[in-house]
Amino acid sequence: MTTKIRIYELAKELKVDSKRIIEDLQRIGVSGSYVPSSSIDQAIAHRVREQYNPNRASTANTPPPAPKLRKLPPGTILPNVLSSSVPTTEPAAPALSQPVTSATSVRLVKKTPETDLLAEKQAHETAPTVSAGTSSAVSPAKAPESTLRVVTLSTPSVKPVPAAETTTDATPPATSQTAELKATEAQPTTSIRPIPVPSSPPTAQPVNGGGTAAKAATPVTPAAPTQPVIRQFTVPTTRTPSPARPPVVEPSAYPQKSGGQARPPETRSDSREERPLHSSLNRGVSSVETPSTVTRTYVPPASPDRSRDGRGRRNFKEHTETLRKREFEKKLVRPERAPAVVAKAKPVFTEFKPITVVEGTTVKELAEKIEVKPKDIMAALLAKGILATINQPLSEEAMREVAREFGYEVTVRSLEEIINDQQDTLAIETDALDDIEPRAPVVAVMGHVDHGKTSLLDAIRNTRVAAGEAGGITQHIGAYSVEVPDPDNREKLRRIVFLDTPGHEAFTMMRARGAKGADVAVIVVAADDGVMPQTIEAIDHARAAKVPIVVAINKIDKPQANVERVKKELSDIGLICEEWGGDTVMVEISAKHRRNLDTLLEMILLTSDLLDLKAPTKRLASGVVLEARLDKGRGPVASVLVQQGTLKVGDPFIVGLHFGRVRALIDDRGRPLTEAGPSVPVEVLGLEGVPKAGDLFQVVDDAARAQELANYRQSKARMAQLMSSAARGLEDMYQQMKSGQLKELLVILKADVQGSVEALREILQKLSNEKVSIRVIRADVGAITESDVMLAAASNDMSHVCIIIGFNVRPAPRVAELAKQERVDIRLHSVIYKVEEEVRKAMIGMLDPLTKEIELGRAEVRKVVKVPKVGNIAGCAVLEGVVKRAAKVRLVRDSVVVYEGEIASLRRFKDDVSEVKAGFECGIGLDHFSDIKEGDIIECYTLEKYAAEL
Ligand SMILES: Nc1nc2c(ncn2[C@@H]2O[C@H](COP(=O)(O)OP(=O)(O)OP(=O)(O)O)[C@@H](O)[C@H]2O)c(=O)[nH]1
Repeated sequence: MTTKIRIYELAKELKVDSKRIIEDLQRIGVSGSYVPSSSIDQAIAHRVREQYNPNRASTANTPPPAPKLRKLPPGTILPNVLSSSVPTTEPAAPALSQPVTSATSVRLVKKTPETDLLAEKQAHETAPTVSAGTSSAVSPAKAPESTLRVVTLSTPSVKPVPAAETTTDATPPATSQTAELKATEAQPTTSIRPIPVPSSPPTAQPVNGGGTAAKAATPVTPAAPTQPVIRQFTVPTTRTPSPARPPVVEPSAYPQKSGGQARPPETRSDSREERPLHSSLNRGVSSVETPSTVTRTYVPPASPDRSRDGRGRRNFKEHTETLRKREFEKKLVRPERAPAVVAKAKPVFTEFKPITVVEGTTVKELAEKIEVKPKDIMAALLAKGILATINQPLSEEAMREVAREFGYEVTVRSLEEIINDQQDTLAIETDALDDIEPRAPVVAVMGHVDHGKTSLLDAIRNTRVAAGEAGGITQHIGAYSVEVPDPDNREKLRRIVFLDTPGHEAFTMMRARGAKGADVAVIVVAADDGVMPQTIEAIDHARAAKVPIVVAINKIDKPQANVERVKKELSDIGLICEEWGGDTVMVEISAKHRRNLDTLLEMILLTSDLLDLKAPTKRLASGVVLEARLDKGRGPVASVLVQQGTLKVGDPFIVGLHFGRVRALIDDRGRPLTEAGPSVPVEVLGLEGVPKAGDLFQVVDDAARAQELANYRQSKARMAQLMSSAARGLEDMYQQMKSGQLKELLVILKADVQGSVEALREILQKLSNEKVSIRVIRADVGAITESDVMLAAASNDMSHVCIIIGFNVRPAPRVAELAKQERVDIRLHSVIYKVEEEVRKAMIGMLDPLTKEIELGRAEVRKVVKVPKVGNIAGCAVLEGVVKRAAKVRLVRDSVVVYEGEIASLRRFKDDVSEVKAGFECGIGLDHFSDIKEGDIIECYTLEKYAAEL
């Protein structure tokens, strides 16, 4: 027995600072100068112990033995008081005791007086017996942490699991233990499995790197009360020997060294090597557990000391090993599980069920229509990047796309169309076809400037008003009605409606908005002037709208009048009068002198009779807006030509972007009406906004729906305005062809010479195929005019695209601007085959990147200066923008392109300059071109390429 003890050991034992022990020694009168490593006699130590635990010290009566580990006889297992909750096991079986005795080394790392005595007693009385039952000797309640034991057992019969070190001294390594282990190898039948003991608590960390399990002589400082000791151990609950176990299947339990085998802990020489062991012990609990054992795991709290001891590395290793282990287990053990969320296979539709929906259909309505849940529609929309609420109206495109995903082909129609269809169906179902009644023809008067259109309209109105409807004050509402005797029955009066908007604006505008405003076109040609450009334009319009033509050869009272010449000119453009074997009605009149007006009216009636004009009267009224304005006193006012049904006061309606309810109806004589039937022009009050001329007017039965739709249209129009959509034309021709919308490409051809016109016309007509036909609706020599643009705009609709092809001709700036406004595509070329190529490519959707011309400026040639050896230089005034030396130029003479190329020189006075701005004069020399004349326009531009959007 050791008679001395070091102060720090005593301090550890008593869980106080060494300093405190030194103070205690002084207090009890032990003189001397002490340091923590100083040794004191056990007797003195006992006195000190008494200070802290007088009872225990007195119980011991004599100075207790040094708190050193004491080796017990081999095979002895001490009851572990920590395992107090372990059920009491059976009494030790003799069969078990013997192997254990030799096979297991037991190390007591701490003892207290009580447990020491108990252990000693057991060691002597039941030395060869392993009995866990002794654990019951100390109840859990009586098992304070001071009774803690660290028991390390090793056996070579199983995979050696090293005990974690709790001792501190650098005592000799486990040579003795190794020897013991070697000895025990001869008896591998031990029934006691090694008790894996995790690393010691932080408080028991070795000072100098730790030692081995064989440091039996080193006392262990008990764990601080607040920091429970980490212990993981297995207590045998029966004496049945554990079946021979293969080495623990723990691929990651030990780091595989070069030899591929885990090193047993006993051979460890440094603390670093115990780290994997430590982690393996923690993880390996399940692997050492048998049905006859109880395994306990105690997870240590975090300790600052641990981090100093390479905790980070250990954690990292543990982490990676844990991951590897999981992967391993997953592969070995876990069955393949189906993913939690199985993506639904998207059905592939080969056939699509056709459905028709009204514009502005909401998500909810569409869902009902295609019998799916609104949330499915919303999800499908979301997948396309469209976030929509259940009551949100959907765009046509979105509806089409989303419906296709559910196997439907959607046709979106306007409310007006839908109502019209419904009314047709209703009429058939209710045998209301008898309600269809003859209606008055609507006539548009068109012709060249000053040929007498206004005079004719006035003459007819005044004549007829004076003749039959005295008292009425004519109002200008865009159209008026006259009563004329029926050619078949002079007693009977029939009505004719004249659109009285000058020129063919109304006609054009209505067509541009998809409304067929007139039934008959009256082309006025002055007999003294003959066929003029606008005459031809007017005829083109009428033809494009497939409206029958009646020619009024006016001013026959004039001496210069030459009717025959006019007829000849008309026949040249395809209008042949009846006397000459044709089918065009021509009436010689004098608007000024009101000659032959009745004949003209009669001819109009006869022509319209051929059309058999009829309209239903008993249905929701619809019509077209002739004019609209904001009246100061009455608010928005629209002049509407009723085309079907009977419009009544109080009817709710939608017109273009606006909703309304008829507040009052006023006719062209200013008289209030309660209702207006087909072919009656009437002024309507009660709108919420000002519509556009040409807008369709439709009475609805569901005012709320119409209101909603008007709101939707307004927001859509705002959006469209913001988006400033590209011009309709060749660029989207292919798309329209693909979608089956486009049936015909209409072309207005303008060229510098007749030869080019004919050549191009022939080429284009040959390009027609079964998918899309090409029809040249106008082919003429001369510049591109406003009239061309308006004709193109009016001809653009769902099934037609109308483009203007200019060959060596240019549009005037205001014409170009108008084309932009009306979204008319103008294509300019100077090489014939390029025209063909472009149209063909557009037809197969192969348009190359387009070249966009960016206009920089315009200069007018004021003087031509001849410079020897150089040629002609144009003395110019820059009218607008800027002329740049590096830009391209075009010389235009009378709207015909004379030259296209580059600037050879640009000078101000005698200086070469890079650019000249508007308001300044300059000299421009054109590259290899001298045919410059005063009055020529030099257009300066650059070319920018952009991809065609197909
Ligand atoms: N001698 C004669 N002059 C006529 C006749 N009809 C019209 N005029 C005259 O021709 C001129 C032009 O007549 P308008 O009715 O203004 O011609 P327009 O086609 O309406 O002209 P814009 O509105 O400018 O397009 C007027 O001075 C008329 O008086 C006619 O039958 N005989």
